[in-house]
Amino acid sequence: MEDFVKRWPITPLQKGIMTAVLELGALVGALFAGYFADKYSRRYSIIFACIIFSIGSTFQALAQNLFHLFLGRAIGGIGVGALSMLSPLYMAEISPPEVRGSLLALEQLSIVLGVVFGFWTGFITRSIPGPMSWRIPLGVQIIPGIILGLGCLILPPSPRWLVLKGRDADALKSLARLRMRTQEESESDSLLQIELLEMKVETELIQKTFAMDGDKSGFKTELRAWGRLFSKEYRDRTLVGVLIMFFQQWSGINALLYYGPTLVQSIGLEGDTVSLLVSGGIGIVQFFAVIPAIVYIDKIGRKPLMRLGSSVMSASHMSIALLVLLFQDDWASHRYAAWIAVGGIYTFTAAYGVSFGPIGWVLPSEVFPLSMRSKGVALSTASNWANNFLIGLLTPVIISKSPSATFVTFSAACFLAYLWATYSVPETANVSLEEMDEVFNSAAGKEDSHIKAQIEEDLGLKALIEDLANDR
Ligand SMILES: O[C@H]1[C@H](O)[C@@H](O)[C@H](O)[C@@H](O)[C@H]1O
Repeated sequence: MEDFVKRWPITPLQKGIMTAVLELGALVGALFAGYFADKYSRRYSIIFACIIFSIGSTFQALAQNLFHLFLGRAIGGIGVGALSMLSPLYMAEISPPEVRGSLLALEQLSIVLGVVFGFWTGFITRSIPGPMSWRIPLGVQIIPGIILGLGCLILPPSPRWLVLKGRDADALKSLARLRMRTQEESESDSLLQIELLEMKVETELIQKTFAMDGDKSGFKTELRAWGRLFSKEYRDRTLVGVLIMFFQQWSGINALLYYGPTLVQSIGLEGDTVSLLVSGGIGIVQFFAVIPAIVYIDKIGRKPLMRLGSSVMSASHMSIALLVLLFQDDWASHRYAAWIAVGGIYTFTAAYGVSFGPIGWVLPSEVFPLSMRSKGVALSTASNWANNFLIGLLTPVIISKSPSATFVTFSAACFLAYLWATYSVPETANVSLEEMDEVFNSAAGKEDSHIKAQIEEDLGLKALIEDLANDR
């Protein structure tokens, strides 16, 4: 990296801006992608986002001046932000409810795999002489972008989006492909028919409710739809989506990832390699921690994982804060204390990696009903990027004032997360996306359940279920 530092000796402020432009770009990408996802399909929006991301990465890898780098990070950020809302949205819509949590947790697996690859690529190439030391790590990001974009061409479209567009026959085809049934089987398979009808009932219900709002297109309606996220019916779900991301970020995970080396120095460890190894290790611990989450998230549920995770996270931060407070003036004669603190960082990371890491990506995409989903996921993802941005901005300031206060702040946030997970979040494991209303006790409002029963009857869902019950 010597070449980079010599070529562009940037000030701390420029460094801050360089970090921030990606997150701000991502915030914009996350907020706007929902519109495209509803209008032009989930898959095409993913492909488009991959193209934007690749353009951004190309600018970065071939940068001839600092402006190219800033621009590349901002453009790439838009792609990253869009993808971070589009992927869980699409995945939630194609997954069967029994394994939806596990499949969505794969998002986290891929994110941390990216973190690990990113970190170690930079670590390995940093000693190559010349500009390749930084052009290579900036360039390799294009590879996963291209794989994702091309891969999307062979994936089936989201059946829920097709239902939203009134393309029921195509939705059945896509559902058949996803559930590995032939076209003939899909015509007679009652379970598949029920799944499709449930999607239709949900869409009709929402459309009936929206129809009461008057005109159907245009800027005003779009605004009104965003506003609906804060209405009585959806407020609880919006809060779940926004707060899970708030707590995910304020747990301090990115403070460790971005400022790991500085933090580790604050607990008395020295030398570039040691600190790089410690912060590089954080990615690896996250990677291994997400594996049990994938296995257990649907079996034991989201809530127990979040409660266990946040309590261990809070305790780990608190013990590091205490160690820092006790030994910060004389780490040299308390090396063991410094290593216990490093152990605390890893324990925190493991607890985060099995809970708020993956669940941050699971909850937002499953709590919203179909026609509010893209906006709900967009807002939750925007909360991720906005809080991520704040962490990047504020952590160095708090560290410079007091390293122990930094850990106390994150410990307090994790404790609040524990209370929130215990008292405010409903369990969503094994609930189909269509049954989520009942979990949130919202559209189950009397009038809505009446309309819903009527639609179920009109569309033949009731009869189909009765038939199925009689056959058994
Ligand atoms: O879930 C991810 C993951 O844990 C990453 O390591 C972190 O950088 C992201 O901000 C977060 O959203």
